[in-house]
Amino acid sequence: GLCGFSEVININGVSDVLYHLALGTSTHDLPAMFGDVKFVCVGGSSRRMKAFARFMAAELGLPDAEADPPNICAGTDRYAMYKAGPVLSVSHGIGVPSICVVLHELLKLLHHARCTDVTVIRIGTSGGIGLEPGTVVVTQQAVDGAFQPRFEQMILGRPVVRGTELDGGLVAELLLCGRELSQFETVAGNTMCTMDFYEGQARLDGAFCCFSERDKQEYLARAYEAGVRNIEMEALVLAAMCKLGGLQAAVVCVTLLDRLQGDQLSGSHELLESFQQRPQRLVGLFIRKRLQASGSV
Ligand SMILES: O=P(O)(O)O[C@H]1O[C@H](CO)[C@@H](O)[C@H]1O
Ligand SMILES: O=c1cc[nH]c(=O)[nH]1
Repeated sequence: GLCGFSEVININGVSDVLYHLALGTSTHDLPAMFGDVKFVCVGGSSRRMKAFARFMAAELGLPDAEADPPNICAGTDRYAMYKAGPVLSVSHGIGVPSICVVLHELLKLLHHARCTDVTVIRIGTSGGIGLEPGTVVVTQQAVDGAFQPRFEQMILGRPVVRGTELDGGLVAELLLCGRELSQFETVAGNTMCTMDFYEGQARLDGAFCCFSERDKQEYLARAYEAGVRNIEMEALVLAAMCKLGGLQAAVVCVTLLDRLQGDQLSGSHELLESFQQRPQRLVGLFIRKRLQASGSV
């Protein structure tokens, strides 16, 4: 099995229901369906993850690359899952609770399917700090709203703190892929993960706001000082849970706007869509190179 899994994921009894994926050990042959998975890519939107599966199928020269990939989780509309050879592409919705639930079930799925050497990568969107919109940020450290690399969760009525260290070697590898593509700016930086898109990210344009433009700018300047280059809503959990499960993990997000300049996402639909494809292209190259290096393609 995967390193550390049996200690962390304690599964009692013979059958396990992966409720939010509409999959289970007694209803599906998980080793047959998923045994070859080496990369799990996640992102908020189901359409993006379907597009990524199609893109990966073409990138890897798979025979059915032109066809619409079927949604493996069609039995539920909580999350969507697509597969392109050794690449699983899964949506996680918005925010910490949503990604937390799907990661529990994905890590159990990988365990049941007896997968080994799996790398988990989030391909997401974010708000940048002091970066040209469209810049791709590879996360060095996932930090909370106080710029600390810690994920705190209430368990049994007590706050449990978990570390969020990411693999430095993987960051370097991904940066190299960005450089090799050289289609857009790719930088390394800390990623701040918040529990909200509006007040939690120092936006003035939510339904409520209890601070001034000046307070906002001061906070974002402090974030920049602490090495934060982008803000999103899932990096902390992804880092913490993959670390606990002994899986390599990375976060690659495009910045849709510069938060020093504003709060509203007023770019055209086409522009924002094209920005979303940047992490996909970078991670696509990374996966192809990894598979080539291991002689799989
Ligand atoms: O585009 P995704 O991957 O959802 O990522 C970002 O976008 C959402 C907010 O708009 C949050 O989930 C945030 O993390
Ligand atoms: O500003 C942004 C943009 C995308 N996603 C976020 O979480 N924040």
